[in-house]
Order: sequence, then structure tokens, then C-alpha cells
Amino acid sequence: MKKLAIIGAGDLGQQIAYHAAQDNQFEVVGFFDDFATPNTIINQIKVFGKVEDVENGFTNKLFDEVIIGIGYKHLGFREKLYTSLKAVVPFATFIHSSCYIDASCVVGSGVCIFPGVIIDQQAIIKDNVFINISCTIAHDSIIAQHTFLSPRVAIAGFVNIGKRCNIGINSTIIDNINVADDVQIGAGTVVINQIEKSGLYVGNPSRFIR
Ligand SMILES: CC(=O)SCCNC(=O)CCNC(=O)[C@H](O)C(C)(C)COP(=O)(O)OP(=O)(O)OC[C@H]1O[C@@H](n2cnc3c(N)ncnc32)[C@H](O)[C@@H]1OP(=O)(O)O
Repeated sequence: MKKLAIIGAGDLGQQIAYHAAQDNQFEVVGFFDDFATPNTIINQIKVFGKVEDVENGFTNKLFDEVIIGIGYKHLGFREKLYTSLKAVVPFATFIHSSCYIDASCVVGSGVCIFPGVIIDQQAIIKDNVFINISCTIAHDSIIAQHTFLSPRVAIAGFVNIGKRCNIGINSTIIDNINVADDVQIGAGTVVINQIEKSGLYVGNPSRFIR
């Protein structure tokens, strides 16, 4: 079994650790976190060090693959970590065994897909995307790099979601919609029109608020 290290020892990192181990896909061996004290133990998992220690940790064979547990509040940092580390450490792809991902889908590296997600034919999930529990992504849709989907997001067919988007819980995006980069969508929002500029959108139908 591969040894997994997680960058970020907060709530999201701990959830990833739980699911990756409980699903018997990885031995979760350690966290890297700038705000945790090195060598302390969090939920029985050691804090190996800070983000700057990831490359040395790999060289010293502390882990086989890494994944990022930095969530929707810091998507720019999530991107920065991924782009700076991808050439020097191998990234894991974690898809919980309860998911249905059609065999025709393409799922990138560093992607984390939590329990109960359904992704239909020809969908593309690009690198470093995080997909929370119970999301549904219909056929031919594309989720671009570093984007975060909250629980139970429903995405119809032929949808393109941009980079570093934060899609709120239980939101719905109808078919043939393009969502720009750096868009935040509030909980329960219903997107029925193209979203061409970055910013925060809420409501049914969705409206730009800032
Ligand atoms: C596992 C996990 O937990 S993952 C995380 C899941 N969490 C989420 O998905 C949370 C999503 N967050 C939201 O929906 C938040 O309400 C946000 C981010 C959209 C807005 O939060 P804030 O920046 O605090 O905005 P604020 O509360 O001041 O609202 C601004 C306006 O938008 C409205 N608004 C805010 N959220 C929503 C919403 N989801 N739907 C409709 N209207 C909304 C407010 O009523 C307010 O309207 P007004 O100006 O007419 O009074």
C-alpha cells in the first residue's frame, strides 16, 4: 500500500486522512503544515514538518505520494503549492471506492473525490480539483484546475467550470454553461446563465453580488 502525506493538517486534511485510510487505499503517514508543530501527532498521524520540508521528506522516503488538504478559503495557495511541487514530488489521486466514475472520464493528478460522487461519461476533472461528498457531474463537463466543489453540487452536461472556483453546497448549474475562473457560488445557487467574470454569485437565478 502506498504511503500518503497530506499538505494541511486542518479539517480538510484530517478528512482526507480519514477517508484515504478507512477506504484502505493508502497508509496515511504524515502531514506537512506551516501552522502545526513538527513531530506532534494529530489523530495518530505525525506532523512531518512545514510545506518547505515536503521535497526533503520525499527524498528521504517518508512517503510515496502527496495530496493537498487546503480548501476553499485558500484556492490561490492550493494552486501555488501544486504548481511548485508537481515537478519534484508525485501527487496522489484519491477516488473513494463508493464513487461511480465512468471509465471514459479523465481524472487528473492531485484530485481528491470524496464518497458518493457520480461522474458520467467523458467528463474531465483536471489536476488538483477537490470534489466533496455526493456531487453529481453529468456527461461531457469539465472542471478546471484547483477548483473546489462543496457537498452535493449538481452539474449538468457540457458545463465548463473555470480554475480556482469555489462552488457552494447544493448549488445547481444547468447544461451548456461556462463559469469563468475565480468564481465563488453561494449555497443553493441555481446558475442558468453564463458566468463570464470572476466574483461571488448567489440566488435563484444566480446574481452577481461583488
Ligand atoms: C463540507 C463543507 O462544509 S464545504 C463548505 C460548504 N459551505 C458552503 O457551501 C457555504 C457557501 N457560502 C455561502 O452561501 C455564503 O452565504 C456566501 C459565501 C455566498 C456569502 O457570504 P458573505 O460574504 O458573508 O455574504 P453575506 O452573508 O453578507 O450576503 C451578501 C448577500 O448575499 C445574500 N446571500 C448570501 N448567501 C446566499 C445564498 N447562498 N443564497 C442566496 N443569497 C445569499 C445575502 O442574503 C445578502 O443579501 P443582501 O445584500 O440582499 O442582504
